[in-house]
Amino acid sequence: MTLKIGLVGARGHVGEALIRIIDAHPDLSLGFVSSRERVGKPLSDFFPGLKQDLVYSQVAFDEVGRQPVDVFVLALPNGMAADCVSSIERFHPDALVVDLSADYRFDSAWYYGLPELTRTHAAGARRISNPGCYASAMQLAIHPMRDALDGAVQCFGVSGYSGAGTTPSDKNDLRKLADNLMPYALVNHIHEREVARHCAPVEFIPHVAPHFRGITMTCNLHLSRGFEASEVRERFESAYANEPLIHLQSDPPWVSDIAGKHGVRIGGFTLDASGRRLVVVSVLDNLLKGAATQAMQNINIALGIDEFTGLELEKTA
Ligand SMILES: NC(=O)C1=CN([C@@H]2O[C@H](COP(=O)(O)OP(=O)(O)OC[C@H]3O[C@@H](n4cnc5c(N)ncnc54)[C@H](OP(=O)(O)O)[C@@H]3O)[C@@H](O)[C@H]2O)C=CC1
Ligand SMILES: CC(=O)N[C@@H](CCC(=O)OP(=O)(O)O)C(=O)O
Repeated sequence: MTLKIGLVGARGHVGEALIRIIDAHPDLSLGFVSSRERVGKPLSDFFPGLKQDLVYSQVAFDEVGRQPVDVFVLALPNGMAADCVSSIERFHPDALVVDLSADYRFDSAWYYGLPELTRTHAAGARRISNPGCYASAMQLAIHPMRDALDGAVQCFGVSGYSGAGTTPSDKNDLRKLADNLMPYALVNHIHEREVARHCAPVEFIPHVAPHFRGITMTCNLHLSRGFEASEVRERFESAYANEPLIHLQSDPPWVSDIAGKHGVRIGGFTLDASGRRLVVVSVLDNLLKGAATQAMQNINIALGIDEFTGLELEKTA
């Protein structure tokens, strides 16, 4: 049986990535795609070759819950999910809801879905908060060393400008970004707080670069004792041995290797002479593993189907 997904925020970068993934999924189809700007236009105007065609509708937030779908996916800018969630609670409380924004990542009534690290707590979750893109890259790079940290991890992040969404700003202005690297939110970025809540304390320093998609996250970990390189590698191998989306490598990974792909690459793994300072680099596509791929993993788990259904074509990075 095909289950229907309703997508609110379907015009955005993340919404577009989700449309492609859902269209390729054997057990799911789109029930509605909501956008103010594209209302009345067919999906095929923007995505030639999709299996399914639909016309974009404009669903008022307080009417979202009346739509006849099994799963609601919210891909709106931060701060807008609550009215949709209230409408779903009112008209369709049993539906599965996945929110891509930061709005419920600090709410313990919602399951925080970073499957490789949290899926053991996923059973029965009907309200799922999808992690932030940088926050995913940081947590996957830090998690295997989490119990051996001595203080905050310094994380230098560089994102493609699709991370800044489609609303015009300096961070997605290609004229300003050309031949440039733009530091911003130098302290207290929301993903710094998100990682502190769900994994470990970090000092996160974000930047935007002129490429479209993909994040490079260079993490500087201070450790509570001296480590050998082989011990570090064993920890990462054992944490991610059966994870089809996580690829470990010796060299620092490059963002160009994962742009447009579902997976994450983690590498570098360099210790200083004391063995108490370790640098690890992770790369992922902010629109895929940082958003849409992760949402699809979370939906599959919640629906009781194989977690990687619909993601088979590019399981490994
Ligand atoms: N970009 C990324 O790399 C990542 C983004 N996220 C999060 O995912 C969410 C979506 O991000 P992204 O796709 O980049 O954002 P975009 O700015 O590209 O898209 C925002 C979407 O929301 C709709 N929208 C905007 N304002 C309103 C409004 N007032 N009422 C109704 N709809 C509105 C837009 O469509 P329309 O204007 O046509 O209605 C559009 O579909 C955000 O919360 C973001 O933080 C999470 C991880 C990664
Ligand atoms: C380059 C850029 O601007 N990136 C965004 C992160 C995108 C993301 O994951 O955002 P949410 O936590 O809001 O879902 C930012 O720094 O706000």
